[in-house]
Formats: sequence, C-alpha cells, structure tokens
Amino acid sequence: MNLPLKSRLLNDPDTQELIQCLPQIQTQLCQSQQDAVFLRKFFRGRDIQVIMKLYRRLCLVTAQRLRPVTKSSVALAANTYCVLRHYREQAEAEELLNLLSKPHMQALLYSHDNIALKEYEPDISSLAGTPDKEEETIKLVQLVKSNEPLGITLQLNDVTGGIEIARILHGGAAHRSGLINVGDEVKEINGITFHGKDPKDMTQILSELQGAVSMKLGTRTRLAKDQRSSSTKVRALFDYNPFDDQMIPCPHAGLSFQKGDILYIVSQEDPLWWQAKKAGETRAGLIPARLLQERREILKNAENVEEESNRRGARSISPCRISPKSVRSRRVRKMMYHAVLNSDFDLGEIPTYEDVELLPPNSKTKRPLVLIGAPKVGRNELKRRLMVSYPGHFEDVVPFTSRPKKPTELDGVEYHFITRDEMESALVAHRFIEHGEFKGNLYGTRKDSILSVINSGKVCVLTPNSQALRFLRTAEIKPYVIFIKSPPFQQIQRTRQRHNAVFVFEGNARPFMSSDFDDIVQTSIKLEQKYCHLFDSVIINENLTKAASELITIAKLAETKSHWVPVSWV
Ligand SMILES: Nc1ncnc2c1ncn2[C@@H]1O[C@H](COP(=O)(O)OP(=O)(O)OP(=O)(O)O)[C@@H](O)[C@H]1O
Repeated sequence: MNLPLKSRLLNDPDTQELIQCLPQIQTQLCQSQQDAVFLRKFFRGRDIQVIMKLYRRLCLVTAQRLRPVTKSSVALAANTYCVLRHYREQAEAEELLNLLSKPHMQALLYSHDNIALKEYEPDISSLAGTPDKEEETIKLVQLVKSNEPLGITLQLNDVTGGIEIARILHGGAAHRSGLINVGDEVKEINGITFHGKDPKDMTQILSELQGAVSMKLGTRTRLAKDQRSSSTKVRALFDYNPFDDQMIPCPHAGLSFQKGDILYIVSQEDPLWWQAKKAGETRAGLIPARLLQERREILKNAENVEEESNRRGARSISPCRISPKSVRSRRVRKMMYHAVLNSDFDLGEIPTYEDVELLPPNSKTKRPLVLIGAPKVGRNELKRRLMVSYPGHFEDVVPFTSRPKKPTELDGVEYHFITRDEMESALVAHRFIEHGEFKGNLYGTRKDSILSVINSGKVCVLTPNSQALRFLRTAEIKPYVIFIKSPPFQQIQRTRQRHNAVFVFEGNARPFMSSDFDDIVQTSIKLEQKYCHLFDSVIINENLTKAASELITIAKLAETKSHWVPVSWV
C-alpha cells in the first residue's frame, strides 16, 4: 500500500523505510480498521518524520567524528617532563625536555586540549527548546605558577560533589589574575579532573604544579562574595606553623608567625580563617581566626590545668612568699606573691591576637619601664645601674606600708607610712597594683604613685611581680615591659659566684646555692612561657655590664621610637 507523502519527506530513506513497513505492521498488529487508520496518520505526521530525520543526522555525526587520542596532553607532557628530568644526561631526553619547556609547544598542547575537551555534538538543546538560564558557564584560565603558591584554597560542595574555590588569598597569583572568584567550581586543572575528588588530595596536586597552569572553572551566574578587606593590625600572642596544623584547609597557603609578630589582617571574611601578611610582604596567608584560636586555647588550658594540679599534688608551693629586707636597700623587697602560680591572671587571659597600633613617642609623658623576671635574677641590680646612668632621668616609686615609721626613716622617702585601715580601704578601692603582708604589716605600690612619676616627666622604673602586669597594662600607664631572663644554670652559677652575689632572705644575706640557681632558671622559663606575649623586650642577665648596657639602650628606644601597643592605648 502506498501512502501519499510529500516528495521532500519521501527522499528521506529512513522515513521511506518506515512507510514501506507499514502494510506488514498493519497486517500483523492492527486488529481493527480504526487502529490501522490511526497508525497510518501517526506515521504520516510531520513530527515523526522530523524525528527520524534528526536521528539519521545524529548517527552520521557519531560515525564520522574524529576523536582526539587524549584530552589531557598538557598533563601528559608535564608528567613526561618530570620523568625525563632524571635522565638529563641522555641527549634525546635533554632534547625532549627542551622541546616540552618551549612556550610555543606548551601553547600548542594547551590549545589541543581545549579543542579536544569541547564536545562537538549537535546542539540538542537548541532543537529541544530554550537552554536553561541557570546553567553554569565554563571559563578557562591560564596562570603561570612560579615557586609561590597559587593562593587559593579548595572545599567540597556537599550538594554537587564539586570542588569549589573556598578562598583567594590576597596578593597571591590567583588574586592578581582577577579571573578567579570564590565559589567557582574547579572542573579541571592541567587536564586533571577535580569533580568528586578529595579537596586535600587536589590541594596537594596544586602545590606541586609548576609553570603554566590551565584551569577549567565552572562559574555560576551568582556573584562571588566580595572579600571583605580589613585594616586591623594584631600582635600574635602565640607561635603558629601551618604545617603543624591539622585543621588548616591548605598548609601551603598558611602564614607562619611567632609570638610577638605584628600581622596585618587583610580579610576576615571567613569566621575561622583570616588572611594576614607581615609588614613589607605583599602576599597574604591563612591564619586561624581569633574565634578558632580561642577555642583551641581553651581546650589546651583545660589540659594544662589538669596537668598542673596533678603536679602540684606532688609538691606543695606556698602561694604567698614574702622576701625580706635587703641588706643593700632600706626598703623591704616587695616580692609578695609567688610569681608563677597565681592562676587568677592566667585563667582570665586567652592569648590569641591583640589589636595593636603604633604609639608615637611622647616627650611629656614617658612610658614607665617595667622589669619582669624571676626572683633574684637581678632586676633591682639592673634598675640601680640604669638609674645611675642618667641621674634624675629615671625614678622608682615609693611604696606604702602600714608598718610604724622607725625614727631614722622619713615619710615619703623609704615609704609612705599610713595606717592599716587606710591601707585596707585603698586596697578595697583597687588603688594598689600589687600588695602583700609581711610580719603583720601591709606593703604595696599604689597606682597613683606611678602616675605621679609619669606626670612629672621622668621615666618611672618598676620591678613588680608578674601578676601586677594585669593592672599595669592600661591606657593610663602604657608600660614598656622588659623581661629580665635568666641565663642557663651553668652561666648563672658562674657569673653570680664570680661577682660574689648574695641571696638575701628575711634580712639575712648568704651566698647563692645550687638550688637557688635552679629555682631562678626554672621560674624564668615558666614566666617566659606564660607572659612572653606581654614583653616588649627581653634581656638575658648573664654578663652584668652587658645586660645593664642593653637595658640603657632599650630604655632609650622605648622613649624615642614608636612602638606597637594595644589599640585602646592610642
Ligand atoms: N648578671 C649578674 N652577674 C652577677 N651577679 C648578679 C647579676 N645580676 C644580679 N646579680 C647579683 O645577684 C643578686 C640578686 O640580684 P637582685 O637583688 O638585683 O635580684 P632581684 O631580681 O632584684 O631579686 P628580688 O626578686 O628579690 O627583688 C645581687 O647580689 C646582685 O648583685
């Protein structure tokens, strides 16, 4: 049976074949005349004829298409390069290495991969309907990577399984290119597929890439989040090495620093990982944000407190140790608390970052010098030497006491003599930066005594216990803190014995013993561990003359140069 079809469609061999089969189908399948009419109409319909034509075209394209041998010749060449480097002594290998390193060759391979990666199938979507407006676009970015990292970190998108750009580090190669955005999905880099892989593995691969880096990125229509910039400067209160950090998204993107380093925070976009750089550096790196570091420190402190309490159980230490009157000074020495184990201060502090600013020198009000150190390390000896170096320039403060005045003493010279009641009410009003009790009498240093030296235009020199730092480090006082550090055991023993140094306790002087040196060294180590983030300078008190001259130099610098201080002091 012949069906009247338009000649245009009759020329289509597939349609013709189908129509020729119709009588057979009709005989075998159609039970009723009505069904046969329906089938005839269906096959004569325009839609089925277009579909058949399309199908034939697709079959032709598939059969004729030239397929590339590889879609990742750049990666192949890179691998070959790495292998061949070990055979440089062979002329052929050297020649091939030369060839592969030529920019033209690399560009050729890169173009090859680009073409190979494009699927030149017929655009079915244009036949089927309008394309999806939400569909991502692919961009190809080429960067040249030297020894510096690309400056990106990766993260897994749990929904799509893709690996996305989590951060772009300020000043890094990716940032400078201006072509990469946070949220872009990394499809491929140098022919290596990223989708579905572990971001850590891919980060490692990224760090090993050298030379031209070809990135195929999927980018959505949504705008990448702006990287919030920040002009905060902080002093690091802890040491940090990204390669020791299990949590950092990419150790190569991290910035290592040491306690006391000043860091410029360039982005706080991520609540857990900030981007920071050091002074004079252009490239930023990742550092743990304050929030993250605080959490870590709280955990660490909890462990330390437990260890400490176990240790203390074994050897009990008096929390209040009072040192006696010095044979050299007419004033009672005021080491009233054990300097290491008063936990009030320690528990209140979580050393992460301190916001800082540069404080310029002020010729009218000079910053007090605060010498911190282990008992008997030599702070008062150094203070004395400093004060005689420029008579009238430095001044120490006169402490208060509830002890009755002796006939040989003058009020306001050795001490300010006040009653116990007056002393106690001043203590309640927090007027003392440190205080203690010795043989039933109260002794202490008042804050207003320090302020009056500062306001007199002189440089106040203090040797308080380390806990007093908490009350001294205020915008009002702005102390410059110098740690007088003990040298190791053998050196402290040698220098003190050579100098016939005396250990003064409860008014009695005796030579130093081995255990005294051991105490000084150990306490010094503990003090440094606990408070080094508060020190502006450190002097090792080994050779007395040298240490004193260092102190004089530091005192001059403290007075004449700008220094980083807590931002609230400026
Ligand atoms: N570098 C040094 N070399 C030799 N002897 C030193 C040195 N430094 C200090 N001394 C001596 O050590 C002794 C203790 O020093 P000093 O009294 O200054 O200690 P301190 O830290 O002020 O003690 P305290 O904490 O009791 O106030 C003194 O006899 C002092 O002369």
